[in-house]
Amino acid sequence: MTATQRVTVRVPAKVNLQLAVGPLRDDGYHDLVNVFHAVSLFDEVTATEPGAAGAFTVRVEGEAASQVPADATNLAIRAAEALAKHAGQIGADGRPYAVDLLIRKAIPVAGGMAGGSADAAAALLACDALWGLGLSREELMEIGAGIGSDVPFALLGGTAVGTGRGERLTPVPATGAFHWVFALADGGLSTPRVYGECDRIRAEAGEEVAWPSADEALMAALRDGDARALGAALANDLQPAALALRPSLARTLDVGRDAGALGALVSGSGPTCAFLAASAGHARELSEALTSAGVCRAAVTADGPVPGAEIVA
Ligand SMILES: C[C@@](CO)(OP(=O)(O)O)[C@H](O)COP(=O)(O)OP(=O)(O)OC[C@H]1O[C@@H](n2ccc(N)nc2=O)[C@H](O)[C@@H]1O
Ligand SMILES: Nc1ncnc2c1ncn2[C@@H]1O[C@H](COP(=O)(O)OP(=O)(O)O)[C@@H](O)[C@H]1O
Repeated sequence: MTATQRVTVRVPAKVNLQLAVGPLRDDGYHDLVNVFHAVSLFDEVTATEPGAAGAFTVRVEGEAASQVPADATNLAIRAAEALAKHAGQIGADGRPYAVDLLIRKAIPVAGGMAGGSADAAAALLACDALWGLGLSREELMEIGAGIGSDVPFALLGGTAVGTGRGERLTPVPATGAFHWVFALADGGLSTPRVYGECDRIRAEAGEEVAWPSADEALMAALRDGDARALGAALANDLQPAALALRPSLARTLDVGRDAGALGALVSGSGPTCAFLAASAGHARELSEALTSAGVCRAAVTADGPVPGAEIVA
């Protein structure tokens, strides 16, 4: 297999159409039914041969670049290092695997849209090509699951149900395109903190935590391409926790609902809020309503489902 010198991968953000959170496991994770849906809001990751042998470096560009670590804790670097380890650290040319990564960030940081996981997935695909490894997407997904629960989905894309921590994926048949608006918030929410708050709220309520299961009405809505039914079925068990930590999101959701959204929910661990629209034009109207009400930093429109990480150059 021939290696290339520069590879660019485009990778989508996700929204969770259903996030059913089961009991807390002994390993600190929760068993989930996580219905992922990839949307047309993309980061780009370019992998290049670095100057220094054996080095793993990263640079981040974009409005939110200062919120992303540019060191070994960056999820894209962690993914590249995990791939190098999997491949035995030394390439066919006798030199240790190394890479310089450039992330062009458009997915909100700590926004509940899995931007860090997306960059990790993109880094796996880009380094696989740069180093000429030729691993299958399934092998990359398995390595990705060791970096974060949401990484495998960023490689798969489309619409899929995640079980376990969210890393065991089954594609869901979906018809047509859905039109979304995302209300971006100032600042992020920490995923572990939101899960912790969810546990706290449940313990306080003395709630018996049910084993999570996929919502049949949601699956039928996806199969039929029925946006109205999908809007009614959207559900996120982390939403009460995200609202407790960021009470202002309740008003953001209300403004979108009042403006006629078919469905409104916090995306994953938040604080991004997602609104389902009836058409692309309706999405633009919703976006304007959210912006003019001053309930978000910015509102962006996107469509789903879209494919997972793809090499574009
Ligand atoms: C909530 C979700 C919904 O898709 O994503 P975001 O909305 O944050 O993007 C995911 O479950 C986040 O997945 P990801 O961000 O990959 O999490 P990981 O790095 O695997 O785990 C970070 C921390 O989140 C908590 N965690 C994560 C997954 C899970 N099934 N149960 C958990 O309790 C644990 O505290 C864990 O230490
Ligand atoms: N490449 C990356 N992009 C974004 N965040 C990253 C990245 N690498 C590490 N992080 C860290 O991961 C945290 C969660 O990021 P992100 O994946 O954007 O959020 P979420 O889990 O809410 O979807 C950030 O606060 C940041 O410190």
